[in-house]
Amino acid sequence: MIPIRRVVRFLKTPFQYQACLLTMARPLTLCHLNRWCLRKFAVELGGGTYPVYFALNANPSVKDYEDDLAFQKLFDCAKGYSVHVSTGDRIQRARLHCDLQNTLVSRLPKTCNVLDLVDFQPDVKNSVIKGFFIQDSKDSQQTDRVLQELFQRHSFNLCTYFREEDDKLWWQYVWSQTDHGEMTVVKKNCVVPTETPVTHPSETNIINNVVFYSFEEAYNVLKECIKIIPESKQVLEAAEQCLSSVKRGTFPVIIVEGLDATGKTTLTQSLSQALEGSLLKSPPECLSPWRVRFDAEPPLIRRAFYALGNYITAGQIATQSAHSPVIVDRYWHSTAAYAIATEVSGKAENLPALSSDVYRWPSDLLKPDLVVLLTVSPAERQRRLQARGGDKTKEEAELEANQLFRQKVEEAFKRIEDPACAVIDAGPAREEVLKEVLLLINNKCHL
Ligand SMILES: Nc1ncnc2c1ncn2[C@@H]1O[C@H](COP(=O)(O)OP(=O)(O)O)[C@@H](O)[C@H]1O
Ligand SMILES: Nc1ccn([C@@H]2O[C@H](COP(=O)(O)OP(=O)(O)O)[C@@H](O)[C@H]2O)c(=O)n1
Repeated sequence: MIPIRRVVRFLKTPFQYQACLLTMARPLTLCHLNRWCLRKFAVELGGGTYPVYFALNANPSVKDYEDDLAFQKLFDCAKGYSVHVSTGDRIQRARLHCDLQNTLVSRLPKTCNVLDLVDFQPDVKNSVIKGFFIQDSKDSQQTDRVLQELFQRHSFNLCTYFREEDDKLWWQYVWSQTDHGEMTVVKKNCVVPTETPVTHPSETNIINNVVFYSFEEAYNVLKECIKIIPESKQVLEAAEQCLSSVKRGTFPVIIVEGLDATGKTTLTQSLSQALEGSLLKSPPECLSPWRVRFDAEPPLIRRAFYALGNYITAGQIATQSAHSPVIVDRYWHSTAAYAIATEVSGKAENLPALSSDVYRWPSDLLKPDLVVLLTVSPAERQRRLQARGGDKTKEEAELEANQLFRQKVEEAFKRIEDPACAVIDAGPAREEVLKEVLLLINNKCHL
């Protein structure tokens, strides 16, 4: 039986509680609970520079906590909460996760600090569940109210974290709802620090959740979206057409990649003139009407949209390469590098190791002959951005603000294999950059 006395003291009334049998709790939560004790938790502390890991332990000792400053920092608050979406449907889960974040940020009192959390079973594929850890520096009833409301309206898992005054151990209480809509604690475990896993948990989440390695994987995501995003149908139709495309021709296919404002548009235009080639881009023009719509969606859906864009561009490359060289502004490297960099928190060192499967090329996607990665110093990039002016997309604005993110994107570009990028310093004058890339093309491609 759960020691309800502690829970009552912790929650101080806004939650209704009831000592009830597990069988009365929501089946969804129950099924989740079966393997609950095997799960580990990673919370992004320190502005996302390092995760703090904790696990559950039925027989802890106070010694487990000693000297673990990061762990102490995480639980150094009046109350702790964790919440994540628990619905089985991946589209709904992805969208509810975004809604949850917006709600937490907008409705929780200022005493709360909302941190990214993932819980996972080490080395178990698809076991990553994303959520949030909330540190409340005060014993705020508003926090309880907001979370209780959320919990009762949606499929969320809610845990509270508590330490008694005379106790040195921290406890996690897992909440569920009875058939009568009352909230009840169904499990209680001690939380203890745990070692950093060899593989960053987000790495296991990348494959076919934010980076897609086949047409079918990306296609299926948008197919599952048709009811909630009707525009998906048109995107799917455009993608289906590219399947019947001709085999690629013999002219070289050159991709130009790089961060925003590194000079891709400038270079691709001058290259296509110099080589009398066709100029293409990914995402292709035909997807432009729906880009803003999909940019507003969570990563699962947004990345699947861009992945399908690459297959449509591949169809166009195949046709054009029968007549002339083809120059392409962004392609799969962009889709993968931005997705990987967004998914992995903190520094570039947290990126999956060079040998990781996340960097492999999709076996069914047309391969280019050369991928050129343009790099410029942060200061020069900033100067070019300012000189260019114009509207910034949300991601561009984030990119500008976030030096760490930029480093991760560029590093992810460089780690993608087969074909790997040829890195070109795009800092010199336009003509110099063009000359250098033409030289590279002459060396690497048959013209
Ligand atoms: N080699 C270069 N030297 C100086 N300015 C450049 C160079 N290449 C591009 N620019 C300028 O920098 C800005 C960004 O270039 P652009 O080609 O639009 O980048 P991207 O397509 O990568 O976003 C533009 O105003 C462009 O005229
Ligand atoms: N092939 C592509 C192209 C863009 N993208 C996404 O679109 C964003 C950049 O597109 P953009 O149109 O702003 O690029 P530029 O205008 O800077 O060339 C990236 O941040 C990626 O998230 C992608 O995923 N795959």
